[in-house]
Amino acid sequence: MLPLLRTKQFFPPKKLIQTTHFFFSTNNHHGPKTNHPSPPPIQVLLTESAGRGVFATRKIEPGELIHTAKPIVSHPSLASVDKVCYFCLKSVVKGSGFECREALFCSEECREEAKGFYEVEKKADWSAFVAHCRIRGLKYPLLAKRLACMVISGVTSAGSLDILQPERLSAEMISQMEEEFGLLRGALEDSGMTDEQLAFLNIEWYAGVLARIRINAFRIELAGGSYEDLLASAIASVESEAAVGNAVYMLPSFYNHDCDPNTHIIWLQNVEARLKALREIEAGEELRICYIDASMDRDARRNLLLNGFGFECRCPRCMSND
Ligand SMILES: C[S@@+](CC[C@H](N)C(=O)[O-])C[C@H]1O[C@@H](n2cnc3c(N)ncnc32)[C@H](O)[C@@H]1O
Repeated sequence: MLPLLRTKQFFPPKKLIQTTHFFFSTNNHHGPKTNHPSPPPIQVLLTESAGRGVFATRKIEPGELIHTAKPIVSHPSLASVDKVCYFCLKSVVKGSGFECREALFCSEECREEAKGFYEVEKKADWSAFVAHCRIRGLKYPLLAKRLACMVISGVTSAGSLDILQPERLSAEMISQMEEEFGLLRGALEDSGMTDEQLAFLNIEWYAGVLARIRINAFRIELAGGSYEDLLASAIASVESEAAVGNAVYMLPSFYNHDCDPNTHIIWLQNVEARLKALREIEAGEELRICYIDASMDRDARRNLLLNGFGFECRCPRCMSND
C-alpha cells in the first residue's frame, strides 16, 4: 500500500535517552572507504509518546537507502508455499528451484541456510497444525512453528524476540492459542524430540512469541525486479494474493507509524527488507513508516490502527485532525 505523500515536516531533535546497537547490513556509501560497510545513519531512542523509535543521526537524502535488514524469522503464506522459496520467499518457477520432498528452495545457498530448522521440521508431521491454521486463516503460528524449530536446531535462542514490544494478551486470547500450541508441541513430541530439547516449549513461551509477532510482523509483498515479477505481482494484487509471506525483523520493528511517513519499507525480490527515505530527513528527526493505507480518511485510519494494531495514533497528521 502506498503512503500518501504530504508536505515536509520537521521534528525537534530529541534528547538521547537510550541507544541500542544492532547488527544489520547497509548499502550506504557516506562513510570512509573500508572493507566494512559503514553503520546506517540511525539510532534507537525513547520517544516522548510512542515507546522506542528510530532517529536519524545525520541528514538523510530523499530516496536514500537507509539500511537493509534480514529477518529473525520468516515463513511463506500457505497460499504461496509452492510458489516461493521456503527460506527467502523469492518467486520460484516450478522446476527451476531445488525442490525437496516437501519444500521449495530457490538456490543451494537458501537450502543450506534453512538446513538448521528444516532438518527438525521435516521429521514431524505438520498436517494437523497446518489444517488448524488453514481453516482459521491463521498465519502467525507458522512463524512460531519455524522459530521453535530454529531454537531446537540451535540456530537461535528461545528469547530471540524478547526485546520486541509484546501485545497485551487477554486470558481469552491465550486460551484460544492453547489448541494450536498443543498441535505444535504434539507434532514435535511425536517426531521423537526429547523433553530436554522441548524444555523451552511451553504455553508461556508460545504466548510471549505470538504477542510479539502480532505487533511486529510484516506482511511481505514483493515489488519484483523484472517485468515478469511486476506482472505477477499485479495479477496477485488483483486476486488479493499479493502477500507471499510474513516476517519479523529486529531493527525495522522499532520504526513507529506515521500517517504521513518520511520512510518506507519495501521488498524487491525476496524477504530482505529495504528502508528508504521518502523525503529529506534532518539529523535528530524520527524516522517513521506507515503501517496502513495512508490515503484513508482520519477516522478510518484511526479505527484500523486501534482495532488492527492496538494503539491510538498520535502522529502529527492525526493530531492536526487531518
Ligand atoms: C512495531 S512497534 C514500534 C516500536 C515500539 N515503539 C517499541 O518501543 O518497540 C509498534 C508500537 O509502537 C507504538 N506506536 C507506533 N506508532 C505509534 C503512533 N503513531 N502513535 C502511538 N503509538 C505508536 C504502539 O505502541 C505500537 O503498538
